[in-house]
Amino acid sequence: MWRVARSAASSLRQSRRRMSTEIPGPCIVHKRGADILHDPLFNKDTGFPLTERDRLGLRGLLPPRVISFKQQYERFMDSYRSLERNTQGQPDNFVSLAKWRILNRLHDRNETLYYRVLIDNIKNFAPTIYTPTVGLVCQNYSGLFRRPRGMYFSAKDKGEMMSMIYNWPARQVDMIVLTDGSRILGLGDLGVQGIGIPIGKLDMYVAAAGINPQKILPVMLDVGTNNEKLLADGLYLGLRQHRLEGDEYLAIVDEFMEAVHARWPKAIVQFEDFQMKWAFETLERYRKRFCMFNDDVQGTAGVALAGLLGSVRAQGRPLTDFANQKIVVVGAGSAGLGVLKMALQAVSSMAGPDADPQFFLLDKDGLITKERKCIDPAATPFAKSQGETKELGLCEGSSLLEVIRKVKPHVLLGLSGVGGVFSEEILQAMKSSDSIKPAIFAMSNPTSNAECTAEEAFKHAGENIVFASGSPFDNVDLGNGKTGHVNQANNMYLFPGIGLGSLLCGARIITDGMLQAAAECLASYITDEEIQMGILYPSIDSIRDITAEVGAAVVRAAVAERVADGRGVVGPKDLKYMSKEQIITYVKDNMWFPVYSPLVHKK
Ligand SMILES: NC(=O)C1=CN([C@@H]2O[C@H](COP(=O)(O)OP(=O)(O)OC[C@H]3O[C@@H](n4cnc5c(N)ncnc54)[C@H](O)[C@@H]3O)[C@@H](O)[C@H]2O)C=CC1
Ligand SMILES: CC(=O)C(=O)O
Ligand SMILES: [Mg+2]
Repeated sequence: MWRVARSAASSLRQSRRRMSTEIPGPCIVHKRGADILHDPLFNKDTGFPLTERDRLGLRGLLPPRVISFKQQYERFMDSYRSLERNTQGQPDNFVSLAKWRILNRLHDRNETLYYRVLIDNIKNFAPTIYTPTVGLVCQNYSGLFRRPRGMYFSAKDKGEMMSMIYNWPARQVDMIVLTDGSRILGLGDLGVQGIGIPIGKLDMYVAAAGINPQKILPVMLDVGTNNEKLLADGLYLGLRQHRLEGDEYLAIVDEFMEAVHARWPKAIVQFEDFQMKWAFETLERYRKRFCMFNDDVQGTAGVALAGLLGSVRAQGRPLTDFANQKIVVVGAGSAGLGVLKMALQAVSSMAGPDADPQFFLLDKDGLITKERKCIDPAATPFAKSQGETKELGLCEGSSLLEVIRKVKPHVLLGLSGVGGVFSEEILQAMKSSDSIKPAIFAMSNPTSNAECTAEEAFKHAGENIVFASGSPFDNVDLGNGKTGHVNQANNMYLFPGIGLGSLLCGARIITDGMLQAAAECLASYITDEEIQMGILYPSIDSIRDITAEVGAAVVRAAVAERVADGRGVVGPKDLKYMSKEQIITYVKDNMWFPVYSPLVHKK
């Protein structure tokens, strides 16, 4: 035991020693001259020092003056601010796309500078590179397309993927976000245009989790689209055929997963924005074989659970009271069912086998009961029995308004993908909730698909609520110096830590225990004073710190469940004997940070 503890501590000391010199470690490049200037991973624009220009054959390819990183940074921020000024008064979508374009141009040219401005201004830039603007970008992808990013595997590539995967130029890939474009945010089937989502999610991985951008890979699995408007669009860039179904579809996903695993056996694959039937099926199919998770089912569940636990605290109740909360979930899709499944696990662990969770699930046809014909198997555990509904004066298909009036829930949580479903009448009905502080979660994205706006929630449900939305809204001025705090209940608080923790402990699979540890870590982040102010989640400004802690919690859970193989010099036994603080340090020391590293050319 002693030997192992010492070796872990010594590898930590070594990484700290590296950090303390403040000279960034070298970065090996396999190219020279103009090829470097055209590679955003290595390009420093006018920032290449003269000695490096000599070493890499860059002399004469740049204007002679060397501009520092700080000057480049300030110049970009000045341009951004002047764009903000110049677009004042223009339509929202125009401004959003203009902001996305200026950031995207930097992303395409100089990733080091791009990620530095992103990290430093994450609260300001997240709404552009992530929800809501990423949705608009996906909708307009064909028109915005200038150059590819990531990889595209299509139904036409069947039988070729094992070799195609070697077309990706990076030697190592750690983190993959994969979509088939079938349910992009609440915008439906966007086919190949959905690639914007893996790109945005991986931007968050770099910014929040410090995954090296050289080791990320956004992937689009293009199996066709059922979006007739796109199929009829001459400029649509994806396969112009309807989606593959059944075994044909699964054969494509299987082949992709095998190909990834063959080239990068330790890469983690995050499934993102798959329509419900495939979200659940692929999760069950792969979760015991590969290190993968479904963010919409599992990441969302953890973030929602952390918020739900916070809303119990906001009522001044002990956490164990979660078992008695009446929760109405609107939307029985991959996200809504994922939330209820995790909430059920939490209630069972608090109240034991006699737990009697009071969850009510609705979809587009109203309250789901056991009388429902063709009920999805994943929804069955949450369908109400005839006895339960009768007692409350409800029935199969009861409307949301009826359910709220009869149940008087503590929490109303929307994952329906439909904007405005929490109407004025429904929000007003929440005023007679049995909770002294009702919670309203309008979690659907992007902003136009939120079940209600923040302002509507505070206006119609009263000032005494706690409120969270999936996309950002400004805090609401309630008058008399009072503010209605708006939380962002978005899986961005967890997926970077789940991926990072799994990577750094060399997890073979991602277990429920690891996901629960991530959720508990997030839930414990908020102080009682913050909870009293209606704050359920920390500020996105601290997302890197949160992610380090979530990552460490995931590592510890993986070690406890013996699914961690270790990584590099840090073996599973090293991880086992590290203290909680040592694991947090280990995680932080392994987070990439954007600085200009000296480039060293190797053939
Ligand atoms: N805040 C966050 O972190 C996350 C938010 N989401 C959002 O959740 C939404 C849903 O995602 P999924 O569950 O994957 O979609 P899904 O398509 O699998 O499920 C949507 C569900 O909503 C129901 N629904 C549709 N119209 C309704 C209505 N008028 N009233 C009640 N229910 C209605 C449908 O019947 C279906 O059960 C999307 O907008 C997505 O952006 C998803 C994941 C994470
Ligand atoms: C946030 C997210 O993953 C979604 O809306 O699908
Ligand atoms: Mg998603």
